[in-house]
Amino acid sequence: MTSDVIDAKHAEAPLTLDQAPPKTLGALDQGAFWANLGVSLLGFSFALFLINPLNDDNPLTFTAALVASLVGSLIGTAMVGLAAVPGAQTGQPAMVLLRGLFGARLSAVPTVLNIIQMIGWGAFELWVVAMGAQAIFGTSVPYAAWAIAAGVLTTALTIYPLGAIRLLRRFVTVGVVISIIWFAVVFLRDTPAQTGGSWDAFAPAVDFVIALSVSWVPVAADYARYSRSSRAAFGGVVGGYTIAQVACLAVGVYAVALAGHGAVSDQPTAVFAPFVAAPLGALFFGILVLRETDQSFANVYSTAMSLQNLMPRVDRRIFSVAIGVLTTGVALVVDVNSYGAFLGIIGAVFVPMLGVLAVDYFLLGHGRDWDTSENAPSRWLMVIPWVLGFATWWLLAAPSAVPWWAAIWNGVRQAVGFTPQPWMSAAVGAFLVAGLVTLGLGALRRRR
Ligand SMILES: O=c1cc[nH]c(=O)[nH]1
Repeated sequence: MTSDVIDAKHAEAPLTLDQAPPKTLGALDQGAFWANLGVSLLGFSFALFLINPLNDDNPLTFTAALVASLVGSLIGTAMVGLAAVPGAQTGQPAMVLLRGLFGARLSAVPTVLNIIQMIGWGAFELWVVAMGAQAIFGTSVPYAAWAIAAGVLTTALTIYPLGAIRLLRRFVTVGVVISIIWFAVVFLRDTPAQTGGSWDAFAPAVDFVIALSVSWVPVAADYARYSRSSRAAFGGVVGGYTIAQVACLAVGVYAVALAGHGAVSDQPTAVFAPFVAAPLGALFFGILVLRETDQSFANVYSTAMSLQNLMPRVDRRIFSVAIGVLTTGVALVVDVNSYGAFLGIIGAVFVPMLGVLAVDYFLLGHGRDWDTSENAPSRWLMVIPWVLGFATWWLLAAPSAVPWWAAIWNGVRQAVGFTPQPWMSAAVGAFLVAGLVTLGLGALRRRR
């Protein structure tokens, strides 16, 4: 690898995996970047999942929802931070790191899953930008025009990823902070006192927030690899993302109450009405809508990086443009009602994978000699804890919205005589099972 980057202020990401990444991002850059990712228009819409994760007539109290958002964000971002550290230490993107964990060939499996989830997220993001713009400006400009405009901006940002991150820190973060504080003050004043609610669905609510956060696990190293230190990478994720996500979900909880649970349940974008109706609402909501393209930027850029794990010498800009076009195309036909099921699948795949990675890299010390080359040998043993963690997730999780999948796991629960208790968290359980089995396999290997 050669490093041909000299000027840290203007350094850009290398075009292929053959060049070393410039180590230019400090704690502030990372914190500002992750704080921007923590605030999302989708977070406002789907604060409904936080308030009522089981979709029954027993939602959480406001307090329970806020505590669940804090607990879930701290657990989730600690996981994302753990995934970021190997990126900062090795300079490798997220999916290339998985060559070290699973071997080069097997790493293609999580890579393909990640590409699918990133395109899905990117499409959801372009959808929500277009819907947000229509909430402000009305429907005289059609949805498709906004989605295409957002797709073009997204793609342009991915051509200059480090420039985009510097832009966020210098100019965008302040506007986002002011907007969120503004809406928090207005909504706290306007929201009627809550009647009813309980803490019964606290654990599933925490799971939802963890799943929201850990959706970034498979991309964290793509940005941490440009970090000046592991501490900056970990601190930026945990500090920036936690504060921002809790603030975003809290504002979302109040916005859902103002818009009406029923209305948001029928049409998720109904939650935008209180934002636009607030004093100066169009201005501050406009800032949030425009800034939402940082999320689609991260999705498209990380898809390009994932593709480079499979085709390391193709210029990342070619992938960016192709994925930008594809994501925009998907956004034109996206079905946002599939979001809940989508989040469940992401959590079930990537939380246990992180459990395996964290134990193998940090505790068993294999990270020191991980082979991340294109010829890294397969490590089939690592698939066992991953699959067991995946199964644990579905044994513990609230039933999936997809009926045939829910029926399979109900059947498994009955067959093994297991009934999940309300306090059990699928995310924590899956992470622990995957991590402990990896530890056990490591101990067995050492004895031999
Ligand atoms: O756009 C998003 C939002 C959450 N998580 C992602 O990976 N992408």
